[in-house]
Amino acid sequence: MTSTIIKNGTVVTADLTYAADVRIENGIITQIGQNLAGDEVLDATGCYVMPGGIDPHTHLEMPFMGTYSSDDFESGTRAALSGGTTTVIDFCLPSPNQSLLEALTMWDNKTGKAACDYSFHMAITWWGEQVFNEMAEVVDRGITSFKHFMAYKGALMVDDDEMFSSFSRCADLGALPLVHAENGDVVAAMTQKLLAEGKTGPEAHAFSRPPEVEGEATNRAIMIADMAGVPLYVVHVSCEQAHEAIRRARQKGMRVWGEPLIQHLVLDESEYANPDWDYAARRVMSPPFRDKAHQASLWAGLQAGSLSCVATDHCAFTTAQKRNGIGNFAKIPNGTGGLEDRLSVLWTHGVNTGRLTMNEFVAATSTNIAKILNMYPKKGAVLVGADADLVVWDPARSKTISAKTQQSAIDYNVFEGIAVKGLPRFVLTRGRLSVVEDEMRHAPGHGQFIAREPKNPVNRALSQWKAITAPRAVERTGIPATGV
Ligand SMILES: NC(=O)NCCC(=O)O
Ligand SMILES: [Zn+2]
Ligand SMILES: [Zn+2]
Repeated sequence: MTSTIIKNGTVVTADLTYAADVRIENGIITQIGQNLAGDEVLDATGCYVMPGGIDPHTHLEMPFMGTYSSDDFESGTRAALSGGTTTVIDFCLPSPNQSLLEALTMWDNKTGKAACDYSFHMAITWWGEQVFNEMAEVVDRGITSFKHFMAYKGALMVDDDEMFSSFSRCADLGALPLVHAENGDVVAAMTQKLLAEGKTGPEAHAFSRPPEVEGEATNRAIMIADMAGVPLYVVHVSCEQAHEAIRRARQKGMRVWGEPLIQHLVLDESEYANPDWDYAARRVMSPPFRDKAHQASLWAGLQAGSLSCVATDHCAFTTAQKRNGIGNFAKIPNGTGGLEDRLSVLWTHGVNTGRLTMNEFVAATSTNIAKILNMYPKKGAVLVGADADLVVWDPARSKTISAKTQQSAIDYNVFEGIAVKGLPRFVLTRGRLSVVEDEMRHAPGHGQFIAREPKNPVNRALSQWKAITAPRAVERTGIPATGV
């Protein structure tokens, strides 16, 4: 068996920083120590050896708003690897009344050219006995997280009744519900009002979904999850109102995790004021970019631990696709890219500024989500026995982000012109060297589906606590006879 040694680097994990060499055999880390020797040597002098990034929120080749997102599992996972992300978690979206299992087959069929490992969240887009039953089979197949859209009325949105039913089913199965938290009824009404007033440009997309619609929905989802007795993961937290709801819940001991996006951390609402329609439309996503005060709240949440994971919600549409919404902002496909730039932008704006430690960076980009989704320590760890999904991170390498040099299939980059310092020297996916600085050596088809077990420790603890504290009927004697 051939071995690869990553030599002379500093291992950085979510809780430790230390000098060590790392031996890889058969895709697995088999030894961590001093002065290791092997067949192939990767020199990590001056670099940090970290768990590869895990992006818990991507939409590759997703049918949405009358089109498909333009990065598929080939270009999307190539983009991921180029930036140091070695696992993506995508969303399987059944159509209304479609079987979850049938949708899963469709999504499985998209992944043949994945170059890094992947898993899925299953979306609950409608409710009925069939969905209730199939959720158990979905969990058996290793998909243990279920996404609920509280927005996109008339398309993906579910109501409170459906959400409570699904959350309760998640509790029974030991699965994790996720929410896109925006009040879809209010967004729909505000959208109609804005259009009627003639406000049709991309900036009106942001007016139609103010922070309050996100704060309200986040709070509602948290309360519904608590009543269902299940933990909750809130995707793309963009504002103080939503963060405040999560922070308050966590202070009360509720099991809630919040996920800010790298886009919301560094880009703000002024982007929508750009006089160039294309420029503004390319930045249309939900929730929209917010003002600087909201950004500060998100950074504080990462520092304080009230927000847990930085994702991208990578859902990339070309300029031509965005132009579907000329004259009506509600038809601009919602979504932005970010998969290949997440780590370098977070490192530059987080670690290089002192907002985050290197260990917090690893936690927010890899380890925390591996634990939440029950993939740890197979993923998210530099430990003997873990998958050799590793990024050898060179803090001295720099570049200016440009669509001209990106892997993503679209024709622009929302981070265009941003200078980053801190980039991969090497990226390995299950031991396979896939990136050497700017050179891609990835192998389409190398990626494997990661099946996850239900009932992670937090689910189990919460179920136990809810069982102990559940309301109980009062045992009574001497009950008067009825009708007397
Ligand atoms: N976020 C966004 O605008 N598009 C992708 C779908 C979603 O996550 O809401
Ligand atoms: Zn969403
Ligand atoms: Zn999304």
